[in-house]
Amino acid sequence: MAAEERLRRTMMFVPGNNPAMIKDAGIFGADSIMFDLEDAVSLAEKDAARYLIYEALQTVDYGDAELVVRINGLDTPFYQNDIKAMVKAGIDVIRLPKVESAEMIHTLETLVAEAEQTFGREIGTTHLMAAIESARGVVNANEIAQASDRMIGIALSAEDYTTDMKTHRYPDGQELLYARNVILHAARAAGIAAFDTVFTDLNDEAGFYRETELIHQLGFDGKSLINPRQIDMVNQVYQPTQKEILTAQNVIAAIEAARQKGSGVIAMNGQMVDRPVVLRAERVMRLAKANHLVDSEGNYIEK
Ligand SMILES: CC(=O)SCCNC(=O)CCNC(=O)[C@H](O)C(C)(C)COP(=O)(O)OP(=O)(O)OC[C@H]1O[C@@H](n2cnc3c(N)ncnc32)[C@H](O)[C@@H]1OP(=O)(O)O
Ligand SMILES: O=C([O-])CC(=O)C(=O)O
Ligand SMILES: [Mg+2]
Repeated sequence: MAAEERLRRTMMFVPGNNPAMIKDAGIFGADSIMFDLEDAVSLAEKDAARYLIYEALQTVDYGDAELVVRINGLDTPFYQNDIKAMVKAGIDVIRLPKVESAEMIHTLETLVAEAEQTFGREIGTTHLMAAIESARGVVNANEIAQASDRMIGIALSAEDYTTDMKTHRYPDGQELLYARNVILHAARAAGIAAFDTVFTDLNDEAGFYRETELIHQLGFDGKSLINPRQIDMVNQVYQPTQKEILTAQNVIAAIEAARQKGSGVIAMNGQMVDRPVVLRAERVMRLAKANHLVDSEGNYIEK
């Protein structure tokens, strides 16, 4: 599987029918900007929204952000035009909503490959991800995650999922625990990213932090967001502490010294340091750099 190494803590939805939000979406520092052609856009505005995003992708500088578009589902009359326009515009990732099987990803993949051919884009460069929004999707998460080498991640979409499960969202998130764990395991087994769902009550900051701490603890790469205010809150939860950074630096230095002596495992302050510890230390340093907590030489920056 094509596992992308980039950090994906924050994937912010931007309604495809809102020119002001589309124009400014790059200034908030989201790791991924996700233009929405699906449920944020009414049926009457589908064509206009597609055109608007296409134009924005030609003209607006979104810096280093990964650019994602959530297209309309395979049960709509819109997805074929969405795919053509977005591949032509050079989008990084297409997110298919309401995915329930590997077959749906195969259908998407075929159309994306055709569009790449038609518009002269290098074959295989448009990446894919799936939103899992139903019991069937959760049951088939494993085959969905492994359906294509183009897959970079799978996401839980809890608004539709809880509706399908005949429940709704509760503050403690018990109703999502099974789906979150299944999606995480499917993603990790496939070597791709796992994204948690949106949190829709913008006035409940404490609830947002509680949910983000939970999904960080479980091991999610990040979260789908609906508002720029949520970006810093996620980054805060994902940012390593000074102690974690210093330990990570010591681990990396110690293992480097050991390797030069031909050894792969060492003890540091009485604790065994082996490959998993080193991999975790490397991730801590990537997060530290992304949060500007270390300088270019890797030294901790006091804030
Ligand atoms: C279940 C699902 O499918 S969820 C996915 C579909 N839903 C969406 O895409 C909704 C995305 N979010 C939004 O539209 C908005 O955040 C709302 C409607 C929820 C709240 O909007 P507001 O009350 O205007 O939010 P707020 O006051 O925090 O906005 C502050 C600024 O951020 C901008 N902003 C808010 N949300 C976004 C966004 N998602 N993307 C880009 N810019 C945004 C606003 O335009 C505003 O800019 P301004 O100061 O230049 O006027
Ligand atoms: O992907 C998301 O988190 C938003 C969504 O569509 C849902 O919750 O149904
Ligand atoms: Mg949904």
